[in-house]
Amino acid sequence: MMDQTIYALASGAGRCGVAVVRLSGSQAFDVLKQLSGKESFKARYAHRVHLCDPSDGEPIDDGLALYFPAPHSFTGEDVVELQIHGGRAVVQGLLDCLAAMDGLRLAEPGEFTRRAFENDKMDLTAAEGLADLIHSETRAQAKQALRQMEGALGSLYNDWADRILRILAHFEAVIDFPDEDLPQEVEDGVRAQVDTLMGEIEDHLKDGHRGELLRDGVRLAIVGPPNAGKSSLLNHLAKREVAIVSDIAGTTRDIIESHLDIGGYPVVVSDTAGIRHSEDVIEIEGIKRAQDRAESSDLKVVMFDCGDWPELDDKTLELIDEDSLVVLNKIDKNDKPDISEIKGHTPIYMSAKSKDGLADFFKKLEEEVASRCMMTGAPALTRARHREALEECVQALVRFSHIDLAELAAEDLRMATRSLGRITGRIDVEDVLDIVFSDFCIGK
Ligand SMILES: Nc1nc2c(ncn2[C@@H]2O[C@H](COP(=O)(O)OP(=O)(O)OP(=O)(O)O)[C@@H](O)[C@H]2O)c(=O)[nH]1
Ligand SMILES: [K+]
Ligand SMILES: [Mg+2]
Repeated sequence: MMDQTIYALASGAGRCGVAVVRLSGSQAFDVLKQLSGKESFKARYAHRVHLCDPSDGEPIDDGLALYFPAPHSFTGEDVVELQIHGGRAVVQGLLDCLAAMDGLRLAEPGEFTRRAFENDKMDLTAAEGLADLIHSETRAQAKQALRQMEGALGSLYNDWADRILRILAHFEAVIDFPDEDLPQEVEDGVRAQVDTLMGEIEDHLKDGHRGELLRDGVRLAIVGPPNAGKSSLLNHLAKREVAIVSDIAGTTRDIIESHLDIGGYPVVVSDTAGIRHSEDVIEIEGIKRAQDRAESSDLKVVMFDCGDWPELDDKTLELIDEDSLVVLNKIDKNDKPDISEIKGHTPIYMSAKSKDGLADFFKKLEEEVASRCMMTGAPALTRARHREALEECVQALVRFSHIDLAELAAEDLRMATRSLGRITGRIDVEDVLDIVFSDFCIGK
């Protein structure tokens, strides 16, 4: 696989000003020479080229070519980048011409990055950061992904692995010289180091999933009785008429999802069916989905018509927990009731019609979203894959601290470093590679 030269359109599909086609592998430079009819190219320098199909001399385009000789390229192999005009026919013409050349083939999704990983250009966390950067939709997401791509997570995990390896070295010394007792202070020192390390990893794990929330989006559900104004609120949040609004109770039946950028943070908001007693099988199903979505969300907006006070719907009240914003809507047509708290929450008053209180609600919501996924000084865990491996690592360290026998203890330390090595791809990762690189698109 690796000795084949691959090519792909690296820029987005569809008509555009400039498109980039990239080649990587031992034949890349030869292909460039054939297409351009030029023999010499200065490395990492933009050259004006007239590209022609070498089989029949037909012109393809007038563009730019860059040559990155191995190993100083993205993949670590010889890489050629062709910048051509982004018309469909031009791009297809070049791709067809490349397809017809011997030994060349279209790259698999993520294959350029996979080669970069195989050639030690980046570790797995950096490759994942790159995938996230390409998929990022908000500023904060892009920032986190860039930080990860630049190695913030990788160096954190490598540093932990190196520290465990140093501790392991102490223990191997004991095993190799069983006659000499390890001085007590050395053993105490080692145990203290393991404790410190465990504390650091546990702090990293106990981050409230902020990195994962920022990567995947905070899930927000809007729930409440029919006609509370849930769909009206969704439309305000999305700044367009995503959901049907009407004065008929039970208008929304299915879940309506919308991907939003709230203050730079990604939020997946779900508008749901109004919760009430119903005999209609379809409405009953919708209400069940609403309740399930409320349960599985990171944050809920629990909304009532303030005119219903003090008879607020029981089933809706049941859904209020610490991750809830309690909203009393329709203050334009009702007297604002004076309520100090509802199940421990100070209610937010607003009108989805007159927009009174809407700005305050947005501000509060943004704070809640930001507090769940705000970036801190330390790089955050971004994937369940990392979390599982870190949990394994901590388990091994816990076993280590409860064992006396040096041989077994050393094995636990080895397992702890292996768990960390699986995250960065330092060791036995064949099985995770396909999963990691399946996240990519073709051309990356
Ligand atoms: N006066 C007033 N009317 C509102 C307000 N918010 C929504 N409405 C109206 O209340 C009715 C119901 O609004 P929706 O947004 O459809 O309510 P919903 O909670 O999605 O209702 P279901 O989907 O049936 O559960 C519509 O006629 C809205 O125009 C408000 O703040 N004040
Ligand atoms: K309605
Ligand atoms: Mg609705």
